[in-house]
Amino acid sequence: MSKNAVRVLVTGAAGQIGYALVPMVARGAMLGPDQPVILHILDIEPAAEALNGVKMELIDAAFPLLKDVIATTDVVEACTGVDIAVMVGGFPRKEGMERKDVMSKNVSIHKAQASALEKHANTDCKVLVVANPANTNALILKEFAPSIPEKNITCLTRLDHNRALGQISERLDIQVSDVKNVIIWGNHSSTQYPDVSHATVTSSDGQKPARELIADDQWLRTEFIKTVQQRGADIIKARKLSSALSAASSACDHIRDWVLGTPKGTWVSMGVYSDGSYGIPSGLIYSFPVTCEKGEWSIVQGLKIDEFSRTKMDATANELIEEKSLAYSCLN
Ligand SMILES: NC(=O)c1ccc[n+]([C@@H]2O[C@H](COP(=O)([O-])OP(=O)(O)OC[C@H]3O[C@@H](n4cnc5c(N)ncnc54)[C@H](O)[C@@H]3O)[C@@H](O)[C@H]2O)c1
Ligand SMILES: O=C(O)C[C@H](O)C(=O)O
Repeated sequence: MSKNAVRVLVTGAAGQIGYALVPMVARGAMLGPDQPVILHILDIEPAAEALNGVKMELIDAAFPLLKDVIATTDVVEACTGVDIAVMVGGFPRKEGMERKDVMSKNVSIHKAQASALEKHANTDCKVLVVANPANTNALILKEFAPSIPEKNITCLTRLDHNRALGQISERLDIQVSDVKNVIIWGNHSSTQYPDVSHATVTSSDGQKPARELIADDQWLRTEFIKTVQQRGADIIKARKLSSALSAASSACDHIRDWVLGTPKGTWVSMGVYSDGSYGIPSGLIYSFPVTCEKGEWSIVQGLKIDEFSRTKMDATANELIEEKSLAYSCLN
């Protein structure tokens, strides 16, 4: 017997990421090849015609798993009955801007959409915030939707995690699928800390620490970190648009692992509400290493943190504290 369809909301669906993301969801890249889906796609009135064009293309692609498409500019209709909400709607930064420069427009959107989700989404709806500044938008969404369990509100740092895997595989000239357990700590911003201290590489002689194989701590502590931190800006410079296919693909990875579980022995990075683990203040949405099972994430505990890592983890936490107060000042 076929499964019941899962309702997936994508906000900002007429935009760059939305256009890349919705066919991935409809093909099963997010929830699996045997999971039917109903897409709820939301955008604002000026983009209504383009949104309808996206709906037309979804119909034309005849995806077997896609059971219906609800395309709307009404946030209540968009949120009604959804099981998964991917919040992409907002404004991207342009060349030369930091992600927090789009704060005032984007936090207001998340405040407004929080109540619609709280009132109309399914009670166990899982929320992934993609729009920037992603951690702080997710925090605002959480604070203005107090009845949504805090465990259900997350933000995307999987793109940074995947970027870190990609950089290591390029450096060692190996398959990216042979690298695992990098960590992105903190903010999806230029203060994030991509950490390879616990990453491993699978080879014909078993698993080895990535750090040992790279054998260049200087590179790992400087160029590697900077490349991952600045990758979003470098893509904007090259494309004159922010990353879209990699962001969409990483959003699918994030939800897939959250819902279906992380492979044994593997963790991923997710922006989640801090419970004070690793001395990170609670009250922030901070990226941690997590494993997922039965639809729940848990922060990986007990990793050894050296002094270099500690300083970097605290610096990105401090930026999130500043962003939080900036966000509230924008909402007043
Ligand atoms: N977290 C990440 O890893 C990551 C990666 C890439 C991009 N981003 C962010 O994702 C966001 C979207 O990027 P994009 O390239 O798709 O931008 P885009 O401008 O192409 O698309 C954004 C869409 O959101 C719509 N929108 C604006 N306000 C809305 C609202 N109130 N409700 C619903 N829709 C609304 C716009 O009309 C537009 O169609 C940006 O904030 C970008 O910075 C985050
Ligand atoms: O960097 C940006 O502004 C877009 C996105 O957050 C990214 O990391 O590619």
